[in-house]
Amino acid sequence: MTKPNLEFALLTPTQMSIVDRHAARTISIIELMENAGWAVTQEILKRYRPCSVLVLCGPGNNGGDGYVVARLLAQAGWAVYVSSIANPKSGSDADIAAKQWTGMVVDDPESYIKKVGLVIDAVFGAGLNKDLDLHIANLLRKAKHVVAIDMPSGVNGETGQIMGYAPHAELTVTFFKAKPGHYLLPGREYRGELVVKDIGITFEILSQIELKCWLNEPGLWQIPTSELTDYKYRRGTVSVIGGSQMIGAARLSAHAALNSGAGLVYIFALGNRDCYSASSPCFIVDHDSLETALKDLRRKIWVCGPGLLANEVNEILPQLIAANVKIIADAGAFQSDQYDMLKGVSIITPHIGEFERVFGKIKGDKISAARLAAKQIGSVVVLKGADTIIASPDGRVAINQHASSRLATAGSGDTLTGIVATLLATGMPVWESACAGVWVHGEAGLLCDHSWPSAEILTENLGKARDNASISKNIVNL
Ligand SMILES: NC(=O)C1=CN([C@@H]2O[C@H](COP(=O)(O)OP(=O)(O)OC[C@H]3O[C@@H](n4cnc5c(N)ncnc54)[C@H](OP(=O)(O)O)[C@@H]3O)[C@@H](O)[C@H]2O)[C@@H](O)CC1
Ligand SMILES: [K+]
Repeated sequence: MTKPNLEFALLTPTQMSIVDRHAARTISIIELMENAGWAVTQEILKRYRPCSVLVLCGPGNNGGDGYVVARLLAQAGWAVYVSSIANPKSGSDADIAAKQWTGMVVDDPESYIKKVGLVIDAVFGAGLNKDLDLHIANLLRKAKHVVAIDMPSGVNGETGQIMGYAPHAELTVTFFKAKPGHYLLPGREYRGELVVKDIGITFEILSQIELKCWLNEPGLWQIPTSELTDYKYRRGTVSVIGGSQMIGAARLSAHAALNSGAGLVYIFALGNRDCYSASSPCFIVDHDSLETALKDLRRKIWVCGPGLLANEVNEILPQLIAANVKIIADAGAFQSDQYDMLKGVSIITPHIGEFERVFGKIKGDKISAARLAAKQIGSVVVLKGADTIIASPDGRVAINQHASSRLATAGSGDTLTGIVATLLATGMPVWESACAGVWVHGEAGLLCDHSWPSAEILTENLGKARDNASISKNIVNL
């Protein structure tokens, strides 16, 4: 495994508590809490005009941060009310912070929550461990403008699931590193603008943690750029199996491969060869047998599934697997609940429905399900959706936010297989190819000048999208 990328690493709440413990050797929790409160206050001051504020403080350190914010906003001249949803344990760091708050503590937050201009949600953060009580949920429900500390209370930081209820925050300020729950749906929809603040924890501490989860952005992987000495074989060769009846899907996949930079694109047609030949002068449509095609050592990357019937997959996929080529399996390859038949492929790209058809209903969270599936078949799993997850059999996971509803159109998945195949054909490692392909796919959608591109239009943007993936370094919060 290559050196883990620190920039885009996401930490689960459990990993964050390990970070806290290590950090506590050089900086006290009370100091971190002060820094956290200060960071939140700065972000509020940047965005809001002075107004009345109700700070809802829970019993843990999230509540502790809330007491600090209350004190600093009051010092800035704001009218601040605090409600202690539950008192901190006596002598705890949160208790120390609470004692430094000398302003108004209200016993009836219900009568303030609708009147104030802003509500600070400091009820629960990383320590949320059960569903929110009804009375807390009903209180938070009444808040109009909410700034959440670390996480909107009720959003599970690891899974993005809502535990009973969570408020829709306008702004969430988190510390050191973002958490998976900030990017996974539905949590992402609750956190509003996300700001990650440095509170004095050094990056070296990350060496104490086995990083497993990242935000999918350029820099997590690197796509080869064009070279003066490029030639078609170096750009990469992609072969697509073309179905005998549904010929559009394989063509879209092949077009996507070409337009994202493949040097050569073959279609091995199971029928309708002339239609495939006529669809682009750039495609090479096989005339020989599959056995002959597989003997060509340059043809190591195959797309199998778009537009294929179950019997076609059953016939072809085992031959590809036996030939030891790299396979991207999609669509038609997900018609059975026998995941064993996928063992030996490099990457699968199912949407949730296809995933559940093969691996069964997702019981827990999507990350765990995708990780388990990747392990079961020994392949990278791209679980497609508005928060696509790319899971490797070795446990690495990337969460993609670089996408939009522009990708929600028939044939869009076929284009993804073509992009990923091209990147794999450049020699990029498997998980990185899948991650980069997902990002480039999202970028192709975002490059459209309207919201409703067809899959064909998406393929036209792929060259530019790939260029942007090579130059883009910054995280984009969509
Ligand atoms: N990361 C950093 O570097 C720093 C992090 N900081 C901050 O610390 C926060 C994490 O603090 P934390 O561990 O004390 O957890 P927190 O979320 O405050 O709550 C735990 C308490 O809530 C309770 N409880 C939980 N769920 C409940 C429910 N549904 N309903 C009722 N009760 C529930 C739970 O009860 P228990 O299970 O113990 O009975 C426990 O008492 C983090 O989010 C960040 O804001 C900074 O201060 C410093 C630097
Ligand atoms: K919170």
